Amino acid sequence: MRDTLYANVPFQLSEMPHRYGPNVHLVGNPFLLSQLAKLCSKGTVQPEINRLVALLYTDLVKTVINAEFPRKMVALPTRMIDHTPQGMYQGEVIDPAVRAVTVNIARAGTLPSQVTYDLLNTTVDPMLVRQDHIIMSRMIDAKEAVVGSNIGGAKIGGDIDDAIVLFPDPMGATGGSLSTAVSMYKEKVPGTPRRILSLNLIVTPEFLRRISREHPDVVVYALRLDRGLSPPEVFGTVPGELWEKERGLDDRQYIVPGGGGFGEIMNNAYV
Ligand SMILES: O=c1cc[nH]c(=O)[nH]1
Repeated sequence: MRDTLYANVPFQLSEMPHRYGPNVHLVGNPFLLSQLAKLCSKGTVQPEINRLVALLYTDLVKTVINAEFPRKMVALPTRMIDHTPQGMYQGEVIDPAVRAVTVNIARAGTLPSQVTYDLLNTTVDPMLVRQDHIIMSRMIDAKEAVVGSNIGGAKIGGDIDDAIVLFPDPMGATGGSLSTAVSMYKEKVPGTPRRILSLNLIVTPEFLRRISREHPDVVVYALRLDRGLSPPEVFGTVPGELWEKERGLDDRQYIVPGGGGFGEIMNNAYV
């Protein structure tokens, strides 16, 4: 007789309420918010910075796997099978037969994508997991304001047909890099992905506006929404209620309160 207890495992994502639409998930997790606050503090330096980035992404990727990845029923003998025919786990596991591609948007996305790649390899069939690389830079004007994103080079290891494609990039600021990267995949890389996911530590309302307009199919998971430069009437409102007024970017397109330039602090290279 089979126990159906684990035939349909509920997974409840802890989410902050918002009005940005169903493809945006602001994860509500006090432990991760504490670690993120530490990561963004002025006094935090290497090696603590990369340790915290790796810790945060390990948890965020687990959350996304739980929420997004397909499952399958298995009947697996445990060590007790030598003693009793009831020594079987029968229930759901993450389906190992899913294709997954993580995209390193260098520089800030490099460590997050490596963490994602390593974790995916322990969860699904490693033969179906791939990491791609894109060198992306912001184009700035004389006043250091960002005017666009430029792809300086890419290593794309194949098609993305039926793959879950993940973009783990810590700071979702303007949305320029992600939008450019997603457009490149849609236009130049063969195949139709199963899902396109953006995994961010912090996003701004400006990022969410751009991504939901230009790529409404992209699903965003973020640990924090920063809108620190909004007018006073915004504070205390549900995120997205006054979306047009919300502002999280300064004149140089850095996130406020934010945590500074992650490409810079993660590499100790201030260029
Ligand atoms: O504040 C910001 C904005 C973009 N990228 C970062 O790393 N930080």
